[in-house]
Amino acid sequence: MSDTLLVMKYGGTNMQDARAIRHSATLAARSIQEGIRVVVVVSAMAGVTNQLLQIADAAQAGDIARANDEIAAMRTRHFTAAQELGAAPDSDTVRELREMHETLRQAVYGVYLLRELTPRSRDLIVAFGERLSAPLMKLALEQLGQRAHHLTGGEAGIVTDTHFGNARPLPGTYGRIKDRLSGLLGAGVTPVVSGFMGETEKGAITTLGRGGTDFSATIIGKALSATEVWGWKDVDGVMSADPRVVKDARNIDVLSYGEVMELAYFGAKVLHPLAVTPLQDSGIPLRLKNSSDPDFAGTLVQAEPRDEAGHPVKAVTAIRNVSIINVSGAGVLGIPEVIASVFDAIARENVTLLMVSQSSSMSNVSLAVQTVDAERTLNALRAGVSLELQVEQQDNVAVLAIVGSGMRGQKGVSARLFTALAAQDVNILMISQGSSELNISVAVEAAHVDDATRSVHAAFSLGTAVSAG
Ligand SMILES: Nc1ncnc2c1ncn2[C@@H]1O[C@H](COP(=O)(O)OP(=O)(O)O)[C@@H](O)[C@H]1O
Ligand SMILES: N[C@@H](CC(=O)OP(=O)(O)O)C(=O)O
Repeated sequence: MSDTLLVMKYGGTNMQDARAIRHSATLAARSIQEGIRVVVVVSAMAGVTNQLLQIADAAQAGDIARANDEIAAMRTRHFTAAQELGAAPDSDTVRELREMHETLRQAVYGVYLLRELTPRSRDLIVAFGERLSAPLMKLALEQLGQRAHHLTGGEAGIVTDTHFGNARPLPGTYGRIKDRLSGLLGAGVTPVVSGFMGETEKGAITTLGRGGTDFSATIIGKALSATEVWGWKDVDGVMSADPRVVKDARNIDVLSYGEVMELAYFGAKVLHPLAVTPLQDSGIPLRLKNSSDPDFAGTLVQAEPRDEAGHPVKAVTAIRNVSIINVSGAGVLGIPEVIASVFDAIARENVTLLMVSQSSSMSNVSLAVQTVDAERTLNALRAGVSLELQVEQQDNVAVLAIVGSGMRGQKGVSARLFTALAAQDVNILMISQGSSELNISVAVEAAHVDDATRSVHAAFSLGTAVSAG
């Protein structure tokens, strides 16, 4: 057996049905057969997390019939996958799936009886997606002749704080994961861990935020001092733009942890924004690879940026469904206590501010937030700020960002960005540049964001068409 240890993460697309799961298992088995130790981390089957959220909402609203119909449909999907993967009706896999669905049904019924959906019960319900897909992956690995054992995030040692819906690992988690998984690995058994979830010190199930299976994989990677963490995707890796929007988007060979964090934060759906944080101290590389083209190197994410001459910008991304909250009050906003109370009120609501800008006359502050957070932000400002301020909301906004370490100290980058936007007749609502100079972001009307993305992508020569020449 070699010293190499890989953590392999499979997202919803790579777990969506029996065929995808079998293929994912084949990719892991290939490495195991080479003597590499592998920890597999799985997401829910594509669409299941959203379905579970809808089930929870329906139960809270009193529509138990709809919740039960959805649970039945989900159950059929898991049983069909198990059957297609070769599980007999009396097998352990089928029994486990049946028990889990029964517990899920009871939890949902509890929400219905109480008509109350706390963040804690929502996490319990939503984590079933990952709990249900782990036995399927274990089965697929066994069918390929591998020994495997599935564990929930908590069983694998992931302990978190109590921020249900957006939990963070506690420092003790790393030692605990090592204790829980080393024995299995030493015995030649591949652990299959349910991603996205952990548990509090008291054993309540938590989730790590949407897209959190990437985060689970890197937490485990750090704990085990993995050689690399691999995120299997349905794209070649991190691309210069969302390939669904920009047809000639190109794969990026190397990115730094900082660059990939900015990209994820500014909407590149390819990775959880905090996923690389556990890797930063140790410098463990993260590789994003295409499951349809496993021999392609994909994108390597590492500590050091690799600047490409003549390419200060590496990618353009967008966050959709954004609202701008304009806070105004001539003369009032210049008072430091008033500004402090604005940010205090927002912090108490735990709202993520995507962009902030203050006019130099200090009579206006603009805040960009996700539209789902807008009402909470408005209410918090109205309740939490004592002085007379006007607060208004502008919807249908998107934030577009360009990212790349090469723009540090480089002149003319914003000029090129603004020229590309002007060429598309796009009006800029807000502008911000991070002090790290890894990104420049602008808020624009949502209707223009796709055209703006394509125009900016072309202006920085990011596409295949240009780079090939
Ligand atoms: N800059 C980008 N690079 C790569 N993929 C991107 C980018 N922006 C958005 N995406 C989208 O992210 C998707 C992959 O992420 P995700 O849906 O989380 O996969 P999974 O859930 O299967 O892991 C791709 O299908 C792609 O459409
Ligand atoms: N299933 C969770 C966690 C996750 O990471 O999923 P995916 O790997 O499919 O993005 C979600 O949808 O948020």
